[in-house]
Amino acid sequence: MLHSWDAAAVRAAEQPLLAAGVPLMGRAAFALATHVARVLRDARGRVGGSRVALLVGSGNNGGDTLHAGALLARRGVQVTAVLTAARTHAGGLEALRAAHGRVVTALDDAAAEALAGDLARADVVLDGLLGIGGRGGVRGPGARLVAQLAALDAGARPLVVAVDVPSGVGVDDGTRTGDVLDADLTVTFGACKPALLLPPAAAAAGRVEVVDLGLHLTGRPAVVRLAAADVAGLWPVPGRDAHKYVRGVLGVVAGSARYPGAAVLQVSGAIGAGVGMVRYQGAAGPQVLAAHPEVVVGEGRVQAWVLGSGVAPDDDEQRARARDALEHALAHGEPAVVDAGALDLLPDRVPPHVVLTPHAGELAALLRDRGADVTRADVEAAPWAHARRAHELTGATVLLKGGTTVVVGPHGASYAQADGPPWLATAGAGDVLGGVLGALLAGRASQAAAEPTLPAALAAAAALVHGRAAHHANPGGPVSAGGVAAALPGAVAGLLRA
Ligand SMILES: NC(=O)C1=CN([C@@H]2O[C@H](COP(=O)(O)OP(=O)(O)OC[C@H]3O[C@@H](n4cnc5c(N)ncnc54)[C@H](OP(=O)(O)O)[C@@H]3O)[C@@H](O)[C@H]2O)[C@@H](O)CC1
Ligand SMILES: [K+]
Repeated sequence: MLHSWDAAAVRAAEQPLLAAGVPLMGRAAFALATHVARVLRDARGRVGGSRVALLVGSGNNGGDTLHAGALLARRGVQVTAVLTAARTHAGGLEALRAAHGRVVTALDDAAAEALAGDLARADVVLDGLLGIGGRGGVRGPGARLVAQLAALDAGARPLVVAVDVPSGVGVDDGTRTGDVLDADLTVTFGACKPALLLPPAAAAAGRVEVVDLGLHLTGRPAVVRLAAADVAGLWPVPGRDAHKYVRGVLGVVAGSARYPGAAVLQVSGAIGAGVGMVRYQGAAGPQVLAAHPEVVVGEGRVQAWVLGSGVAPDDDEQRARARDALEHALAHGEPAVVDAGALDLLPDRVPPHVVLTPHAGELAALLRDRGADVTRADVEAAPWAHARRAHELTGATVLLKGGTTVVVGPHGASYAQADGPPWLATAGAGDVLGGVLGALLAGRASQAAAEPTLPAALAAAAALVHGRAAHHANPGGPVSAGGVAAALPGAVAGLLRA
């Protein structure tokens, strides 16, 4: 499990150590230089004689960068620091000069322009313009340098190591403004930051290395990412004397005569994730049974529900079934996944064991229905903020689907999962995910209804397993939603052994 902490929490945790004279910047710079040396050795086969350029901003982020540059210069690296502000961390600058690093300034656009060639020829560029003190996108000459580097072809671009965070991202909310230099590696200090987990900023971070500075962080982290090893503790694994009803029966109200595939895929997801039994309601019964003869078609007792996938707005019959099922779930405290065609059936407030699974467009529509002036693009620019808004307005746990899936529940529970390959953006994958989550909620129904933050953890686990199954389905290549469902049992088995 990877915890991230916002800038204020990190600063508060740094205070007592700084007051005690702990050399935090020295530790950060040493770790940074060590990582950069490793990058150079991996990429160029050597450290000494290679070229490193430092983009240096006005704050301590620039200070870290200069100190690391000094350590690298002492190992024979040709280091050039590009100062982008009138003010520069004095100790860092002195250390670099003492180590015979080269220092140039780019205080206006023309000077920045003149340095573009130098930067492009570096083996590694360290992005030390802004850290946790940054406000908005990079401004001034630094912005020009970032734009020049960002415009280079991937093959001609030096490797980029972001210092603490890629400069210009919204450290606490994962937004990005203006040009951000996409990093191959981010070396972050003291704790992971939300921007390194949340879309869209996290895409700029590359691989993330967290350097332990000995900070004592308390309270709830801002955003969490589950790791493979966390799944076993959340998964409903049957005991030796379990039978199908104890293991959880999932009611599925999905699909239609026109869209039978959504029902088939959702049921595949639930069965692949190990649900005890599925009861299906809807016009796609024959197709569901043809694919999964073990399904029972019709009404009956269930422990949890999945509602709305592949249900068209004009399908009155199936919408009525979904509405009845939702009312039943709410009246009896049964967890429910509410997807696509059932999202507009929600009452004003629901408990957190109701889990909404919209994509960005559906989340925007849900917020608009509740009076917010929000477009799909707004949601994509700030997914976490909008998922939180939807949770605040409805009370539901919200799983916002995307390349990185964001989950928000009560009491500040937030997760960001980026487990699947980009190939997973394929028709029907969301239906499979709904089935996986339904299986988890059915298997842990009473706990999910009693522990307000458990549904969010289960939703994050469902996203992780779904993503893993996509890797299993066809490592490195295209996948179909059905292929992902078929790979689920193997993915779950692997994770339960982890
Ligand atoms: N605390 C510690 O002990 C440790 C801290 N550590 C390191 O310190 C970093 C935080 O340092 P920091 O607080 O100095 O802030 P930082 O991000 O370097 O720069 C802020 C400066 O940039 C400016 N500025 C702001 N926005 C801007 C924009 N959009 N475009 C352009 N300029 C902008 C703003 O100036 P202003 O505009 O306000 O005049 C301000 O002066 C942290 O990320 C980590 O790397 C580690 O060494 C571990 C120990
Ligand atoms: K940075």
